[in-house]
Amino acid sequence: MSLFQILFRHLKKYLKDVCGAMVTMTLSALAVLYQPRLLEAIQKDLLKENTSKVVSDSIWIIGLGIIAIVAGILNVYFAAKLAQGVTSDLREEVYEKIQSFSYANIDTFSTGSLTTRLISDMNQIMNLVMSIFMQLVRLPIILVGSFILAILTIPRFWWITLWVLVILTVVGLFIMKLANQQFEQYQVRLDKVANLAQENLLGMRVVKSFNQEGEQVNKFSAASDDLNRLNLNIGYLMSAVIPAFSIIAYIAICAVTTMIGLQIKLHPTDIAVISPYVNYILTLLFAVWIIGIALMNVSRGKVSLGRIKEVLDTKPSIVFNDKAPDEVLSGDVEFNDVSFTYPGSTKPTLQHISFNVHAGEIVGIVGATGSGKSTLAQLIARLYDPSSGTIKIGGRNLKEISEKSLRKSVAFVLQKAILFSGTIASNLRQGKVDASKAELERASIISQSFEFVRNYQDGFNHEVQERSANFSGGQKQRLSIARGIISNSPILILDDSTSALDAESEKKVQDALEHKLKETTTFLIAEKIISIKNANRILVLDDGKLVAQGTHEELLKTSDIYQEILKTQQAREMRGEH
Ligand SMILES: Nc1ncnc2c1ncn2[C@@H]1O[C@H](COP(=O)(O)OP(=O)(O)OP(=O)(O)O)[C@@H](O)[C@H]1O
Repeated sequence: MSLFQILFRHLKKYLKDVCGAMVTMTLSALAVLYQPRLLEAIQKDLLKENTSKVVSDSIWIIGLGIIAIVAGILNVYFAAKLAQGVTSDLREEVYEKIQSFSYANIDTFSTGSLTTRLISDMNQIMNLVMSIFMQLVRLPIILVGSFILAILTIPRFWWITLWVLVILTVVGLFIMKLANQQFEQYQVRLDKVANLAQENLLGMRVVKSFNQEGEQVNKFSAASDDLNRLNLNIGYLMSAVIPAFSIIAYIAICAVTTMIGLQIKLHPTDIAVISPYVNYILTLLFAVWIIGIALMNVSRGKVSLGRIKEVLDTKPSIVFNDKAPDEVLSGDVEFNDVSFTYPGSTKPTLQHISFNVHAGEIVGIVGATGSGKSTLAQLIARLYDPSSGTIKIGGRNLKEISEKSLRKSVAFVLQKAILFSGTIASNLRQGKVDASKAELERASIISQSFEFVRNYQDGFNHEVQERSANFSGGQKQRLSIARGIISNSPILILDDSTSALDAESEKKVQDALEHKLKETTTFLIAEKIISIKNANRILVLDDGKLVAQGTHEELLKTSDIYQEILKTQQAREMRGEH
């Protein structure tokens, strides 16, 4: 798919508006070009004292003026409608594509870059579409028309008109080259300011608690000043264009009028062509200038289209078997010699992991920070595919099952609790769309969130604000667990999801999971051994390797690493550290 195909595929829907834009562009261009001809005719008639012709031509001039204005307004209407429509359709297409991305795809682009592509690049594309439908037909007509008509107005000075066009084009191209370099820089500096603002606002609490406001303001000011300086330079450059162009045009106009003046006795009617000639030269100047701007928009838009194409051309690195039935699988989980390396990384994060878990087991996963616990959990939910080895759930290879089947069978509660703006109920129902009130209550009782939900006057209809700012860390974790539980999946993964809970609440959640979700295979990832002590089986990870597995008691006897982790944690506990 070529760059512009990406855009024009979306135009099919708006054929009427495309026609409207084309017709109004042509009309307004012709009206602009014909007015000086009428002016010339009026002046010639005045010289011949043909008053009735003067009146009818004047009415024509006013008529043409009205046509130009109406066509111009309608053209902006059609172009804006097309620009908004096409960009919004393209944005939705890109957004849908991103939804199909695996974690690995998102890692490759980075979320920041995907956000910029959806917002800033789309704005550039909108400008491009607007430019196309305001100028594509209009400018060539005006440029060629004003050039030919300027020559026809006073044919013996054709060479001056040609020189004007050549010099304007050369100066225009030179300025465009300078401006393009500045615009590229502008995008880079704008990204920097946006990233700093985003980082700072998201981490506002940290900034405030470490008294870093001054430091952050300085960093932001430096980046903003940088952007401002460049903006000023672009402004200076742009403000020099019109005077530079005008000088060229006025030199030509002076040359022509002087030469006409010198030969006025020979050609007395030439007095009538001065004003239309000036008009055509100024129109030519205007056309070259707008073509320059339009070309800049095209080159900026092309960069953005390229960035969008990159997203659209990316194949999701995880492809599901859509032909497989959408069934809920059993809770057995099997890892067979699984190794995994993150995209772009050289060191494997998991190496030769094999284990076999039966439905209904509670499995604890422990290990030092960075040992690969979350990565292992993410492989079960097929957020990444293993680099080698196979993973089966319910006896079926993950690569052979459909996405719906996988999502119905595995519920994943992430390490970082994320709620979406809406209500508590709408968040919990992301786990099960048609969950009844009783199901909401059951899930929130198990996750120990019912206590505080019950205290809200509007209960489950209580509002979740943007970035869930009206909930504490512990509340968010409890609601995230409830969302995982409500789906009733045979496999539930809690990735360090109780870290913000006090010891008593954590114990209550675990007891509830053990007694109320007996059929569910539950993976509990925890930093502290005490949190998973009662698991039916504990997997011990060390630097990406599964170094031991068994119950707490078994591991105390058989695994040195497990004993070491426990001792370190107990010592820390004694020192009162967390
Ligand atoms: N998206 C990623 N891209 C590249 N490397 C990653 C990515 N996510 C994690 N890693 C690396 O993989 C290793 C294992 O990370 P993982 O999050 O699985 O560890 P963990 O045992 O869960 O740690 P913690 O207890 O601190 O959460 C770490 O060295 C980490 O830097």
